[in-house]
Amino acid sequence: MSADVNPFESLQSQIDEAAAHMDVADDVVERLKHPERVLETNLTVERDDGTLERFKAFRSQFNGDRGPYKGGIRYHPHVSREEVKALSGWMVYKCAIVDIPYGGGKGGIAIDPAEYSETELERVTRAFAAELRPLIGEDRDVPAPDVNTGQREMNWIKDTYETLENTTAPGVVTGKSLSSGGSEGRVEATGRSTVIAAHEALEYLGREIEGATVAVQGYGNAGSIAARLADERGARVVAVSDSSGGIRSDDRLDPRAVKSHKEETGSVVGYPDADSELTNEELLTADVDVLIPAALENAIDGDLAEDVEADLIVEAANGPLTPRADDVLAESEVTVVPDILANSGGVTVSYFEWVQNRQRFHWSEERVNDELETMVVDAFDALTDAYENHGAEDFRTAAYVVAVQRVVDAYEESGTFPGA
Ligand SMILES: NC(=O)C1=CN([C@@H]2O[C@H](COP(=O)(O)OP(=O)(O)OC[C@H]3O[C@@H](n4cnc5c(N)ncnc54)[C@H](O)[C@@H]3O)[C@@H](O)[C@H]2O)C=CC1
Ligand SMILES: O=C(O)CCC(=O)C(=O)O
Repeated sequence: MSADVNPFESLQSQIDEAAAHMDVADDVVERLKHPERVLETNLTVERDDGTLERFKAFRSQFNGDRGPYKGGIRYHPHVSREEVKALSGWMVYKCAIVDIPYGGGKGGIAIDPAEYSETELERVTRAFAAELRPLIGEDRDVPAPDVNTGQREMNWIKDTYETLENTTAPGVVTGKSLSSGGSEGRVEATGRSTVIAAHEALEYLGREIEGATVAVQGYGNAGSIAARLADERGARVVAVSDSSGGIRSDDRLDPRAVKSHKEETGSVVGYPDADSELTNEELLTADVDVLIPAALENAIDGDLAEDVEADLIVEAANGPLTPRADDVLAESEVTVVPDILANSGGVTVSYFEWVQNRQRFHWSEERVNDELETMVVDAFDALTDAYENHGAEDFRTAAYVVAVQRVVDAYEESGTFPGA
């Protein structure tokens, strides 16, 4: 794990790599590498004991050429301006590769939620929602869950916004609980697209998901569900980890039982049916067919990449590989399905949620999952088409060639506003 690689610079170099294979003017590319605006704010919130505490919070609106800014809100002690800028940029290209009508945004609060009570977290969330209120809206900027946030936080944001605006606007935020206007399938969507992407990539490589061995780093929303759905498609999940460490089985871990163990104890570590424990580094270099990083950025840097044994990496997390890791893995012929495609299920089902909210209509889980599968498979086909026909040297560059072109088209077709 490399803490000194700036994820925003990684994003910029990914855009440059793609642009090198495209016919786009340098000044247009430059515009695609910087956020349109970033809110940086201090939330002062009362603790349960009556004292006040200050939290730094951010929302980056990276690019709105294709529609409202869209992207999650993260609660983590390491949230920073640079991280939020990178994450918001990745959202732009993620929405473009799956061709949903959104731009990209991302937000976060520098907080370790494990240190606060539920009532404190509600006050922090509502304080942030009040700061965000002038910037967000169903057609302006639509937040969603990310690391350490979920339905509960989204419900609070929706309620704060609707109360302050004196309206009903369920589509102001996605990832809500079902009774607050959420969609079937949203909780599973990120893990689901990860497994669809793994399936497609293995097939492209002439292999099958059935019987493939899988290691998953990070056992939260994205990782635990990817593990379960991979298992349901016949893969063998043999190693998983979280921030406390990892576990391995010589045969097969039962992803549902591991999840129950984590819910009961707080970690996957100590799961009774594991054969051994392993460190996160050992997990990332395990000899498996498929590696799914599903934790945070920069999990695999250039040095660690030298030791990766997997044949295929499917990025459930955003930005888990540094640019140097990408180069090393390309040299070793490890195939990487990039985050902007692999984890696009989350925002795609967020889009379905938003559509349902706007129509005041509810889709079945079957419909959500079918439409998601179609969109991820179509995006994968667009990626492989660019890979085969644009000289892109890896899947990430191919995905960016498709996505950047779609953003450029929207920008150029909109013409120039007088005075701009
Ligand atoms: N939740 C969503 O809908 C989406 C999430 N993502 C991305 O997926 C990744 C994970 O997000 P979620 O699953 O939502 O978060 P989460 O908060 O539900 O889970 C994160 C997991 O990562 C583990 N973790 C943290 N640091 C770790 C480390 N150094 N080594 C191993 N494990 C570590 C945590 O223990 C936890 O199990 C993030 O990169 C996020 O941006 C991407 C698209 C959508
Ligand atoms: O569901 C969404 O709008 C965005 C989820 C997200 O933050 C992501 O894809 O990284």
